Amino acid sequence: MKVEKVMVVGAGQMGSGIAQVCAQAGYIVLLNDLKPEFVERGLGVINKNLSRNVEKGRMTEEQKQAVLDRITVSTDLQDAAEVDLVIEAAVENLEVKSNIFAQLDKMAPAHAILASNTSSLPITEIAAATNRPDKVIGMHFMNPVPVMKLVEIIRGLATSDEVYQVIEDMTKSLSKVPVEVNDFPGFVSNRVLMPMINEAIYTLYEGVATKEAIDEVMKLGMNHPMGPLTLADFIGLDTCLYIMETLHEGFGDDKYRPCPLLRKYVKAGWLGRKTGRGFYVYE
Ligand SMILES: CC(=O)CC(=O)SCCNC(=O)CCNC(=O)[C@H](O)C(C)(C)COP(=O)(O)OP(=O)(O)OC[C@H]1O[C@@H](n2cnc3c(N)ncnc32)[C@H](O)[C@@H]1OP(=O)(O)O
Ligand SMILES: NC(=O)C1=CN([C@@H]2O[C@H](COP(=O)(O)OP(=O)(O)OC[C@H]3O[C@@H](n4cnc5c(N)ncnc54)[C@H](O)[C@@H]3O)[C@@H](O)[C@H]2O)C=CC1
Repeated sequence: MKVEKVMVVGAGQMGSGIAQVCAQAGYIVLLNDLKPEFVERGLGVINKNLSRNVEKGRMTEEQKQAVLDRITVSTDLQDAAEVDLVIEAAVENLEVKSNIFAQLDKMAPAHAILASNTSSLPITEIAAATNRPDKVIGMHFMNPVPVMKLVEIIRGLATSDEVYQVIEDMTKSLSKVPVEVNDFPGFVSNRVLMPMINEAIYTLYEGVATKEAIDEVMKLGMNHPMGPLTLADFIGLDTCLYIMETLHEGFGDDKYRPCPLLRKYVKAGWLGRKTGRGFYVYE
């Protein structure tokens, strides 16, 4: 099967990045969100990223326009009727994702593959919302998508070898590096990363050090490009909390309990960079 048309559901940080790299690789892209203004916001980010590429001499103005011309706006999942692949990047919530997949299963052609960019949720359970579990797969991009090389590819219990191969090839066509992972909470990336971030939040909560000091220790001491609290703000504190809850519930082990400070920030609407305030304040 050849993938030509891709629908990206959710035009937030991840969805806009995924749409951008797909369009840059020559795919026809439908970028979907609940409201036109959400898709427009995503398109604005793509436009800005592409303009930076033009300024840096990595692409011409014509090439930028050609990439933008390959992206169409959508606010209706029925638009999945003509696509070969859907990559879902809506919020990290099993009910929301299962609902989207159940709808996509009805709208998308029988041959279409339904992929989720979930950070931690069970692909097997998302697949169970459809009548095509063999064609459901995890395609976990990293943030910021245009920069990060990795895509974790997660096989659900029923994912077919053929579908895995199509997605692996497609990932390579985006100049990304696929890594195969089995379906367990948080996969590999967030099983390892998120407890570190949560522990950094605990060190702040317990007054071990200031937020700046915690970040500085990990940046200068471990050569991490961003300190864990800056990274949490970058990922989105809501997403961090959802991932910790998935690990906590999925393994039933209290070592994954989310820090109360993380919960408090999310309840306050301090979700990090995307809302202008998290552990730090953004312009
Ligand atoms: C939660 C999950 O499920 C999984 C995840 O994604 S976890 C998060 C994984 N991501 C990380 O860990 C990111 C860690 N941080 C980094 O790697 C770096 O800080 C960074 C790449 C984000 C920025 O790098 P930096 O050197 O600090 O800053 P900067 O020089 O401004 O940017 C480097 C390049 O990235 C680009 N860039 C930075 N942010 C970008 C964004 N949001 N979108 C597109 N491009 C971006 C810049 O344009 C720049 O490109 P050029 O040099 O080619 O022009
Ligand atoms: N933020 C990160 O660093 C990473 C996030 N992810 C995953 O990607 C997904 C999206 O995360 P972000 O882009 O950060 O979130 P975000 O909050 O920036 O964007 C989510 C978007 O989904 C839209 N949405 C919600 N329900 C929808 C629906 N029913 N139909 C269509 N659109 C809908 C929202 O309007 C919003 O624009 C989550 O599953 C997250 O776990 C994966 C890798 C990294």
